[in-house]
Amino acid sequence: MSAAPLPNQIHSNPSSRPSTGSSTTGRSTINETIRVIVRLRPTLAMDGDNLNSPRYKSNAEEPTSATFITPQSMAPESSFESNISSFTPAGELTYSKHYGEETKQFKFTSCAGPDLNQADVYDSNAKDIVKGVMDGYHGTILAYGQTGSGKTYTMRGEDDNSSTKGVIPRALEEMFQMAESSSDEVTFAISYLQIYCEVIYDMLDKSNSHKVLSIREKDSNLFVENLSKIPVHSVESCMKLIREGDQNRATAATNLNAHSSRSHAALIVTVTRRKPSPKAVKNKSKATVSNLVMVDLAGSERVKQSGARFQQFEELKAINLSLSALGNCVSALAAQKAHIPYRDSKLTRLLQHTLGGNSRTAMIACCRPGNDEGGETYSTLMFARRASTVKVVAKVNEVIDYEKLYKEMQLNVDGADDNLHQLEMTVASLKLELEKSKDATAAVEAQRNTLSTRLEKLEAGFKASLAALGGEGGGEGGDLIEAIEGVSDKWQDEIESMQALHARDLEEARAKYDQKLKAYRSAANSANFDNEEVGLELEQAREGHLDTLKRCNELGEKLKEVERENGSRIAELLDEVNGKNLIIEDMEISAQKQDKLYTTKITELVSRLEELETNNVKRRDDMVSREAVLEMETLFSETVEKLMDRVNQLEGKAKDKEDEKQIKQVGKRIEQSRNENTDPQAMAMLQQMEMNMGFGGGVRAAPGGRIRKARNPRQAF
Ligand SMILES: Nc1ncnc2c1ncn2[C@@H]1O[C@H](COP(=O)(O)OP(=O)(O)OP(=O)(O)O)[C@@H](O)[C@H]1O
Repeated sequence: MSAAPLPNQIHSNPSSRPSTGSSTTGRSTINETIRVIVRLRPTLAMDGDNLNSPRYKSNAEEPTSATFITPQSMAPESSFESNISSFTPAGELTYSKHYGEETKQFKFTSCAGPDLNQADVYDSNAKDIVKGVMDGYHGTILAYGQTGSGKTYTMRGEDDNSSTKGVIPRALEEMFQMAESSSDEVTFAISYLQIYCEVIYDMLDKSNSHKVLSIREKDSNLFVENLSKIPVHSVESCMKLIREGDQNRATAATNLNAHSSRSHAALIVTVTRRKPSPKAVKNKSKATVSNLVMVDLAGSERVKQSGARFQQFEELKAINLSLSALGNCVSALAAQKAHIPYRDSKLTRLLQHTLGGNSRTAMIACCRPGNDEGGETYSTLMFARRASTVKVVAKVNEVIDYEKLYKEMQLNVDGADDNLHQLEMTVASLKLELEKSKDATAAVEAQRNTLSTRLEKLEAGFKASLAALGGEGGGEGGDLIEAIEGVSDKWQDEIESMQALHARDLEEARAKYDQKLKAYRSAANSANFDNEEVGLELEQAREGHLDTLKRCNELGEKLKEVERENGSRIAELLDEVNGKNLIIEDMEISAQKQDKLYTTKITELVSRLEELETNNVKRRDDMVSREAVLEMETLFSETVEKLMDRVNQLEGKAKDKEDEKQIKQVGKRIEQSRNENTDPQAMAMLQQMEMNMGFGGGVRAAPGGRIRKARNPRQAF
């Protein structure tokens, strides 16, 4: 059955090959880790500016064993800064940052570059999982990666094209082929769902009612309540249903992908496999029931890059939230933590048994080439690396085939009934024959009695005739009588021998019939016994079902009770919420009042500010610019210096009146020049100079920077 290896077949990492447990009982357990295949798609026109990004090509010397980026693309002058720089089909991968200055090594189950086609990707990992499902193991195949990295292409591809069709059509083909060549009775059914904005929808719901589905748990098994499960008999009918379901899938055009999936889609194929065992009642009929879950996840993307707005923004938020919940679960599983937060999102809850549970899992981590995608590629690789360490323990899912068991028991009961009926008919016909033979014996006896009577009468007649002829036993008459008596004795002997013969025949017939009756009775008894046994088994099965039903009813009652409690708690909470709403309303009213108050205050403050600004502008207009002040300072100091010299000269000659007059004039000029100056700094300097010169404080700065004259400037002199 295994397909011939392709020329550039990727070989799986042997270290993660399953180690099978004991199979002496016919059951096997597989311990392995999640298999991870990294797929790097080719550079496409949709990558726009990134067309100049690194091109990947096979190593010319060893085209089937290694794939490398062209060495030139690692050169700093190329546009490549950070992304996958090299990888091999055996799973060794190097991620380089900053034009190859920093590198990080990864090891996965396998890697697929742009050279590898859809068949290679399927054969490398998915095929094994699919075969396992046919042997009774649950299996999961997930496509993970940023938007536009090729997840939908990998899972679905182009259905009608034999070389570009994806994992899903290939898996279905493989399963139907295996079923056809098996001697077992294999049946298939499919379900198809999507998780859009944290809500689960049935994609095969013919009524198109878009009803919201919930995940439920029963006997530690998770299932999606009311999800359609449609029996399928061929790949074509399956693909037709999937295509119809796809019409219901949420997609949209984003900056990064013209047909971007806005939801996570999961196809669940249920395989039931029964061994042909016609008389299996005593051995209990068994069947394997396994699921293959194939998931096309929605792509992660940055809000800014995607250009998402409004509804798309909400979708993106839900996608990123569930993917980060998936990342958290994988991290917790990889770290073997006690608590795994499966309940954080619908996606993780749905995949609870897949991740680290009873399911063999393969993850295809899809990456986009291109310089701008380095960051996203890196987080995909880190996620994939964590996933590759998660352990799973898968076992064959064998169940008691109640349906078959019931049918077989019914057949047995029907057979026993038929046998009993047959025996009853035989007994009735035997009874009839016995009655008939009894009648025949009675008829023979009646005949014999009639004959005896007639003989007795004849004998008596003869005896009377003889007596009339000549007395007892004398002469010829005596001879005649003797002769007649001889005849009579002969008759009597014959009659007796006939009677003995008849009695023997009768005895023999009775013995024969008794024997037959005994045989039929014992057959009837054993049939009855068988019947009772089958009835007992049926009764036990019925009691088992009744028990389950009873438990279901009890659980149902409990559920109702919980619902009632929840209902009253919800009512209480609603009351509380209503009360709080009233408080909030009050608070809102007072907040509105406060708002008004603040608005008035703010308006006042704004007008005050404007006023101040106007004043400020006026003041600024009134003020002399710094340059002018400096110029004036220089002028002042020069003038003052000159005046100081002059005053000094005059002080020496101040004894005569003329000199005194001159001093006064100089004082007046100083006073005058002081009055003309409006700059506080300049005035302060002048004041200081006057002090130094011993003139005292004739001037002072007025509030607001204006210079005011001293009340009596003369006092300065
Ligand atoms: N290996 C490949 N070879 C050729 N074309 C590819 C390959 N992988 C992806 N593509 C093309 O790239 C485009 C984006 O791929 P696809 O829609 O599968 O991405 P996606 O990861 O599912 O995106 P999203 O998360 O947005 O739904 C499609 O046009 C697809 O045909």
